[in-house]
Amino acid sequence: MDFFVNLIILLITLFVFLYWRFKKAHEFFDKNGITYLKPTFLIGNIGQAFYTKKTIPVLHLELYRKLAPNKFAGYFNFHTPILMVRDPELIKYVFIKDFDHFYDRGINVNTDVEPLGNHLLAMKGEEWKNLRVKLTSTFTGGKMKMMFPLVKECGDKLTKVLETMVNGPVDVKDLLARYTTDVIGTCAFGIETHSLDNPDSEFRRMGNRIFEFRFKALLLSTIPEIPKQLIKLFNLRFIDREVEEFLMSIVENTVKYREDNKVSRNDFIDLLLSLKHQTMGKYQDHQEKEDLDHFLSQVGSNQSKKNIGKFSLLFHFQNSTSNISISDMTIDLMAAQCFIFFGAGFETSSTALGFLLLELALHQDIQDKVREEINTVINNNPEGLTYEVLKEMPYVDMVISESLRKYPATGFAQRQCTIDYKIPDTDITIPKNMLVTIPIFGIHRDPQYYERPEDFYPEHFTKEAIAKRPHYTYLPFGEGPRACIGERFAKMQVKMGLISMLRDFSFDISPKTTLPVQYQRHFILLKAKGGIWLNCKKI
Ligand code: HEM
Repeated sequence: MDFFVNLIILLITLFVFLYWRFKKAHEFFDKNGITYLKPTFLIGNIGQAFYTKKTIPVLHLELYRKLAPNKFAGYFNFHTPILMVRDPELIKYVFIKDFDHFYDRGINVNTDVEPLGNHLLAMKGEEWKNLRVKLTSTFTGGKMKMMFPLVKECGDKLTKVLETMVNGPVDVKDLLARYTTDVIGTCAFGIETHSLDNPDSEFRRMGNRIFEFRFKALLLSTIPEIPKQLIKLFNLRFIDREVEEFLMSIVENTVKYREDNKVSRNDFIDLLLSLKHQTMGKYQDHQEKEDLDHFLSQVGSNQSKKNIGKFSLLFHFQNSTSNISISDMTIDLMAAQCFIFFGAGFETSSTALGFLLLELALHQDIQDKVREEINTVINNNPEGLTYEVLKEMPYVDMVISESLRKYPATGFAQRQCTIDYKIPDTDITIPKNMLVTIPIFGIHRDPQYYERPEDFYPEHFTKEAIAKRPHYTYLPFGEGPRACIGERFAKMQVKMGLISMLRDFSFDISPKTTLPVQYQRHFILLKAKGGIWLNCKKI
């Protein structure tokens, strides 16, 4: 009886609290004259993703359109107010110029409950900054080149598996997810996952579970104020326990095997092991400088180059000495990074590749042109397909960029403001801890920036078209110091997958594919509902 009375009191308290938060958030937007979308009580504007036919990236696309033409505007994720920044100039402030107030993402994971949650994507503040500098060194061009043979091996296997599927309809999204699972498995965990050989492999099952809708994860992301004690008591977690146990034991066993047998494979786990042996705090100056130089060059590689001098955060890195205070690279910390490389790496890359093949099947002329470039470049190189050769395919780069534009897997990027922040050129100050989103999908489909936003049009990425577009309007990997760390790796595996599929095979649309594309609901990323079915023929 007592239990039920307590439960009712708890529910009433929660309801009153949420109502109060909700009212307060409304008042904030009203008081500051910020345009915002009227939310539905409790579920706000995004909560609908869980019971309507829309997925989260698509809802962000719609929000972007509804909130036009404001440079920034408000909406609600359940009761939490969020500021969407729509204007490319302001986006530069969030991603780059005022990065030292926007370096967190606002993801709350209790790492006592789920140690795998202690990964780069969710980490905060100093801990993130220090680990990011160190991990950046695992994604340099040199390290990618070392991993290239492992990726190529998976590409060869993909070609072999396709041989067995010719003349029938193939769900290329599923096949490519099996390929990227094998790639990440071999590069991040140092093991063969056999996903290409076996569609029901353990790794595929675990991979699918990472992105499944989970009520506990929803609760955690909705109510960041849940006390740690309650999180522990109800075992609220983002990551499924079975996935956690599976990945944890794989990393533990691999590390033990490598250490006992002095085996090395030039993969992520080797690189993490070398950090473990150095221990972060005792990092050598020259090594630190090398990592930092790479980090700076990566940050400065795109649009942000000319802003480098303005980041105080980067000055902080530049001025930092070998006394960086960070915990050692423990097994838990290594496993958490492997988990995020796996989770962030396989689904996003197979999404880009799957949608690209769909578009190539719909546009046979583009497919032929891509194949011709691949064959010419490889045949003209006496060593065949090498890491360097991948960089000599400008048209392949254009079609990949166009696929990432039209179908950006994540749909939006998120930051949390770490101070009371005055929005440049306004009198409006947003409060500390406010969440800010950058609507990647919306910007990518905006006719202001792209001549033919709804078409697959690789000419969006000619040198002239890129030069004409404002900066911060092409953001599939985010931007600035907290952009995707795996961009280089992703592009390598996507290119390898494309080459392995197109050299000996041609693709056209199977009637099993739903057109126009419908997106799968109850899924965090963009995914074609029912798969992407193409007819595959041997050339
Ligand atoms: C086509 C494939 C990929 C896409 C579209 C993609 C996209 C993104 C985006 C949009 C972000 C957030 C950026 C921001 O907030 O500014 C991100 C972060 C991240 N991605 Fe990727 N990603 C891809 C592949 C990969 C791969 C292959 C890996 C690892 C092997 C990876 C690891 C990460 C990590 C660790 C972060 C968090 C970085 C940090 O907070 O410092 N991603 N990715």
